Amino acid sequence: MTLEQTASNRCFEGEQLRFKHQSQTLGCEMVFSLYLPPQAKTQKVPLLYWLSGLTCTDENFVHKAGAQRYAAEHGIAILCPDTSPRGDDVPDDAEGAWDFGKGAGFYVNATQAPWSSHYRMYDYVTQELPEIAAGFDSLDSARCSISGHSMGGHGAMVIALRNPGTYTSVSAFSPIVAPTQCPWGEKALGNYLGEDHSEWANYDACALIAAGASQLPLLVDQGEADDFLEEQLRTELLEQTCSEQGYAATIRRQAGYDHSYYFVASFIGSHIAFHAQTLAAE
Ligand SMILES: N[C@@H](CCC(=O)N[C@@H](CS)C(=O)NCC(=O)O)C(=O)O
Repeated sequence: MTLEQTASNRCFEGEQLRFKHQSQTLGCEMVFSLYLPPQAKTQKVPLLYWLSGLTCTDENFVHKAGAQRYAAEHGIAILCPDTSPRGDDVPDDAEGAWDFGKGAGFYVNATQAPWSSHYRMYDYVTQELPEIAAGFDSLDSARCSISGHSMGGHGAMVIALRNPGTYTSVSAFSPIVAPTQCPWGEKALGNYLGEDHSEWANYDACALIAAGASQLPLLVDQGEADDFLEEQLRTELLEQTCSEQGYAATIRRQAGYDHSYYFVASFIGSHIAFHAQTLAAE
């Protein structure tokens, strides 16, 4: 597997890097970003995976969240993948909608044609990226946590809940907590997975917790002025499921904040501190 470094910028005494590679899992060329904190020059550092939301590439978080300051402070690397397979050979939503297809891989392994040949973001994040991360001498890649925003918050929670022992902690901003019960999720899961709803439950954080997923430290922040909260994100379903199951999550509703990266930027320091604490306690 060959990685080509396409960018390097000094940032808070560390390095903001960008790479491209041919993904075996997705069958196309992919790009990802990696922040290495200054500590990585002299020791192996733990890794936070960041999964972004609808319409994003690997760069939205890198440019807008201001996470590098906190990653440098705590000595944590951050790996940000793209949100779907890319390229002219990859099928996209027929009407060019932004909530399905390219930029909207939903972190699932599609089973339905024509999506199944490329849309395998679950395997990409849980298998191919960890193999790539293991190749960096400066990363202690087995010591890792995962976080994300919106569709990426859904992806982070599902991936952490389905892989007990792999991720030390999980956090999410404005996550789609129950894609089986909202229009974005119904459209994506219906197309990628078909009409067998039993398969859908494997990609629904609330359904996984309700089915007895094992506990790991879970932090969620949700803006109360988020236009997507009521119809798409449905935080109340996560609150209800965690309460019914005795799942010890911290779910914070933040007054006045919307769905944007201004919200992510406002609380990313707190999320990185949360992950740093659990990673250090390992
Ligand atoms: N394009 C959509 C908005 C999609 C959206 O809000 N995407 C979020 C994730 S769900 C995002 O992070 N957008 C990129 C950005 O803000 O940089 C619209 O016009 O309403």
